Amino acid sequence: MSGHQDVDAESIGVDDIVIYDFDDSPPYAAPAPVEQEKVVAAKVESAPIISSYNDKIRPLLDAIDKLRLLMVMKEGIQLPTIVVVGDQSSGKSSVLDSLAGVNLPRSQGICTRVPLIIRLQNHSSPRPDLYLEYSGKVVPVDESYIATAINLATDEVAGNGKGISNTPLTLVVKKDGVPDLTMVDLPGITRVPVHGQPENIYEQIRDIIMQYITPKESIILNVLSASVDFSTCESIKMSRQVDKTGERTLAVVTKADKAPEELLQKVTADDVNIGLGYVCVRNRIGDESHEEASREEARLFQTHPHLSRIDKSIVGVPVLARKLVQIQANTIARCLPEIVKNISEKLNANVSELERMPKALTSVADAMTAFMRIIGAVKESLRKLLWRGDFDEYPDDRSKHGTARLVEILNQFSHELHNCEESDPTKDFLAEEIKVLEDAKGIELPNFLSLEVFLRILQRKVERISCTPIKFVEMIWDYIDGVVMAVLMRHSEMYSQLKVSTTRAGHNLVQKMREQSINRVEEIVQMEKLTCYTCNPVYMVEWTKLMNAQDNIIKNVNTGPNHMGMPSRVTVEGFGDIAVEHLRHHSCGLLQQAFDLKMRMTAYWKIVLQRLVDSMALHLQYCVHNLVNNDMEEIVNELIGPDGHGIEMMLVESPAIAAKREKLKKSIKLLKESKDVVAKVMDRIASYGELAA
Ligand SMILES: Nc1nc2c(ncn2[C@@H]2O[C@H](COP(=O)(O)OP(=O)(O)OP(=O)(O)O)[C@@H](O)[C@H]2O)c(=O)[nH]1
Repeated sequence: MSGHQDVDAESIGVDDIVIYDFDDSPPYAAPAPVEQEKVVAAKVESAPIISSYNDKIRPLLDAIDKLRLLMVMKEGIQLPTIVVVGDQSSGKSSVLDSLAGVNLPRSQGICTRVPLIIRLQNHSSPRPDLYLEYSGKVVPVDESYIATAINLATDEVAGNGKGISNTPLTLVVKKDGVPDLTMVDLPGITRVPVHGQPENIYEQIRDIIMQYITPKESIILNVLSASVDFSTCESIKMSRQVDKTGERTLAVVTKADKAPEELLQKVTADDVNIGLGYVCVRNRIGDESHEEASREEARLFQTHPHLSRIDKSIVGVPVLARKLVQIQANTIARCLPEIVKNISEKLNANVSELERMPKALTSVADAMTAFMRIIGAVKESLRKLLWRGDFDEYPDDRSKHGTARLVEILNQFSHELHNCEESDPTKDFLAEEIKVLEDAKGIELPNFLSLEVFLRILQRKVERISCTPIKFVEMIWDYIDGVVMAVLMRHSEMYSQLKVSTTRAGHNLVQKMREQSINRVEEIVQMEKLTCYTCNPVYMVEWTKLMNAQDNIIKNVNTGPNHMGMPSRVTVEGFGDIAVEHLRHHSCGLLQQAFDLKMRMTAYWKIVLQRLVDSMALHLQYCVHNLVNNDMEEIVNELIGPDGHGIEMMLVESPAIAAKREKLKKSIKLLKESKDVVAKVMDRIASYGELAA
């Protein structure tokens, strides 16, 4: 058979398991029916499915079962589990019934409606001990009424009718001769809802099955009816989704008696890639006793012309039991070290998370201390983000890297300011200057350039860019507001009342600073309109350089009444190829003055723009400095209030935080108990780890 992993019984110490041995009969030659029945019956009576179980693996299985009972899986810790899946009525419950040797509910319709955890434990007492655990109850069950008890418990958990539920029931069967196994039986997969079932029954069942079979710790016991084409089984499709290579899937082929002809070929071909191999069984039918069913199964595989040809190592419930025990032992040994590690890690993480949570505040003094600590932490975070450029608290969130983002905004401001120049400089060259000069004509010396004229043009230019600094100062404060809010929220997260008030107070503070800032920037803009002044020598250097072009342009424009053959465009450095036709009818003196005025303005405007960017940068730094060092105190004043009572609101803890603290405490308790459970079997884990390797 291809792809099967036959587990070596010796290696896991299950050498005392007794299984039927059919090999002393000649293959395919059936003994006389009566005689053969006697032989098999004798063996069955003298040997339970597994006569005893190795003492070493049992404590490990008990530890896993205790962890399961503690619901450690809720903490995201997966346990090795044999999960029984199959299409509806494929015979899942019947397989478990055969393994457990007790009567479980079996039917032709939907039967298993909730996950049923079956814990089989071999015990030496002749009296079986059976009980059901569900909804926090432990209900002893009489062997002859198990089916009824399970059905009643299912109704209680999943409601009457045919609906399903994900709340598990646990059936504990302590009985002489049963294999020590824990398995989960899941509802059978059905595509078409029967009367009384919800329309999405398939999706519901699929979700439950996927939840159980997805963890790599799960062993999938895929129950397939011999009478169907395995590759069309829904359960095969599902298990292949999570276990592509089939390395954790074992197939049990039921109803061998119903479709014996093709069975050998089907399990040999292994079309569906079952890594752990196949076991063919014939379960109890109708009212047969377990003994009768065992005898009948043994007789069938011994004598049937087709079934007797199947290798004896893959037929019969006892073989299935032995394989499962071995697989379970190996899986537990393989997974336990990881489980121990996961429990420890989860426990440590939860303990440190609980320690990081704030203590519940019980007095005003406590609240005051906590509040001042929060404000101190907020100031320090803001200092790092907006002043020092230290981003260790938000390494991956670039939006909070304040110093870098502020420079970006400033650069953008500078770029926009330098590029929001009025229309094309090559058109209407000197037109504005000429118009202002003509308007300002007075009885005075002709070549006298008045300050008034210069200021009039300057004011127009400043007016045109005056929105840009305001727009950017708004942008900067929007950004600062975002950072301040984020930092305040992070530090006051644990105190819901405080969070609301501090963010409100923080927002008010930023709003106040924003208004002051806008006033200041408006002042800066107004100052530029009022006076023209610079001590920067670059102004004179620049103006002198620009004036070098004056003679050339005047010569090319002002040529007397005959302009024939003169160029219509003249190149002026810094402005490009300018059109000059419109200048020809102006006097030379006016043109000279206009040119001088434009060059003065050009040289000066560069100084103005630089000064605006520089002042904005200095002003911004000044505001940030005040915010992170002094102004945050205003939040303290606003929150404490004039009478000093505002702080009391901190004593009211957020329900979410209280719930989180409770949840962490519960989880820590559970993980500590789980740790104790595994601590008791630690020495065995080491030795089994070596065996499993
Ligand atoms: N002849 C024969 N019938 C079987 C065998 N195994 C199961 N059955 C019958 O098949 C029917 C369905 O079996 P169940 O064990 O209830 O199937 P199931 O997969 O648990 O069903 P659901 O949980 O409802 O999906 C029952 O009538 C069983 O008696 C078998 O090996 N041979």
